[in-house]
Amino acid sequence: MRESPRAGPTTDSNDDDGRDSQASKRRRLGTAAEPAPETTAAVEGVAAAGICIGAPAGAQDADANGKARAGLGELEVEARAAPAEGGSELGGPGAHAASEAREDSYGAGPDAEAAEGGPGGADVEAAVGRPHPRLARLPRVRAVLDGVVPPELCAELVFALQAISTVGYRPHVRSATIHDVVATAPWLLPPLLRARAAVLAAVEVAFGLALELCVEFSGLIGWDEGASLGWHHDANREYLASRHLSAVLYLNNQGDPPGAFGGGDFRFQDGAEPLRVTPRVGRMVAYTADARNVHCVERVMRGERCTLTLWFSLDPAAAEDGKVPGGRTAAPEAGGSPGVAPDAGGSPGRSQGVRRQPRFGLGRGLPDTMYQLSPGEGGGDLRLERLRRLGLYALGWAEHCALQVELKPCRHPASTAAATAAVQEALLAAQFASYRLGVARLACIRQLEGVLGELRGLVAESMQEVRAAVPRWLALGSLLSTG
Ligand SMILES: O=C(O)CCC(=O)C(=O)O
Ligand SMILES: [Fe+2]
Repeated sequence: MRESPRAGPTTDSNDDDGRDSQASKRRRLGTAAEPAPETTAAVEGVAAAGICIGAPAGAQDADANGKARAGLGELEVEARAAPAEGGSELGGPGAHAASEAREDSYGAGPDAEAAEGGPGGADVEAAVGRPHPRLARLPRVRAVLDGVVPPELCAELVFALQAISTVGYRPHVRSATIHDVVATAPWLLPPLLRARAAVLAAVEVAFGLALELCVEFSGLIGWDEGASLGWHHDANREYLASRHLSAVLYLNNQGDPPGAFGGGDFRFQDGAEPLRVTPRVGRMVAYTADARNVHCVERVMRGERCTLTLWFSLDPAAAEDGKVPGGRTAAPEAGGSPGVAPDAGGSPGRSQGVRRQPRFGLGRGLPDTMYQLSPGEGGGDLRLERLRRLGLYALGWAEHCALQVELKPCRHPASTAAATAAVQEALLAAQFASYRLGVARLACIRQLEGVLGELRGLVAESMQEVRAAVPRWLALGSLLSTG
């Protein structure tokens, strides 16, 4: 069943592996409003980075790879979606991909959406993809900016993604929406809120929409080897109509350095340059979500491509922050049974609640199914994979436990269940420890950097004093020797 636009960001695909139903269980939680000073800092950061916004169409600025990264302007692109693979309609965290990308599918084929027809009939179809009136006459409909957030913050977000992501809305994609963060690891919210504020500020400046936008969706997305997204625009369904602008912030580099990934270029199908955006740390591509910006993501060939993906709306009612069902401290709704989360609110058909994991002081958690990798992705529990990626010693121990339970089930089913629950508890505890370790490590690095900076400052000051004093000492010396 189609969920309403309020129901969540991951309600889209009819992926044949059935994970759509898991994803659709996600609740719309919310976040605290981000502090204003950070927004200001972000705007300053954008200005300081000297990045190319507002360049006329055709004007370009070459980056280190010699690739154009400016070029903004209006364009008219007909939505030409490739036929959906396996009959699936959309992909992407926002229910927007027209098809699973295939090497041969870029830019070809009939409009799959139009061909499918929608519940709303011809009028709705005609409206889908049309720009919002406020955005119809923008001087530009896309922007690529560098330095939108500093690399350290990107690293923190990569860490958060690796620590808490659930299986994604399409194969080889993992995600952690802001609601997942609130529910499972609220201590990781601050970096996410900082980055969200910076991207919002950058988009508002780039499109001349200061204070007009609200964030409709924000989520960390991990694109593993094999992930891709076919040609689509981001508001290609009636229920996505409140998504007016899109922004993708790249959190790690494509290329050679360790930890980098291969492939995964973002491409616009047509229109103003640049048509290809190579992911770099802190680089953001932003564009109107309508059919003027048909785009795709090329297949990730190796490694893990990490993004912070956001949609913005001109309609304040669409704000993701408005969908907080009470936060992790909320009491269950009247009549709710233990272990059953209160209704996410907003949309019909969601009142039955979703079974949560037991609490270990980790927030209410998310359903186990959201961590179940499909057979095509190797199967198993994504939480184990995460621990591996985080490089924690706990991994060996946890894996060992899991293996024990799997290989030597106790005779009594209840004992097996208890053992499994104990392993899960241990995993969660290890996971919790991993967050804390990672966060503490980053905090230490930051503090050390701060101390180093101060020391440098002190040394520089002392040197200045010494330099200033030298002539006096010399003068004194000559006085003494002559006297
Ligand atoms: O990750 C990207 O570069 C773009 C993703 C995208 O198009 C989407 O999520 O709709
Ligand atoms: Fe997209």
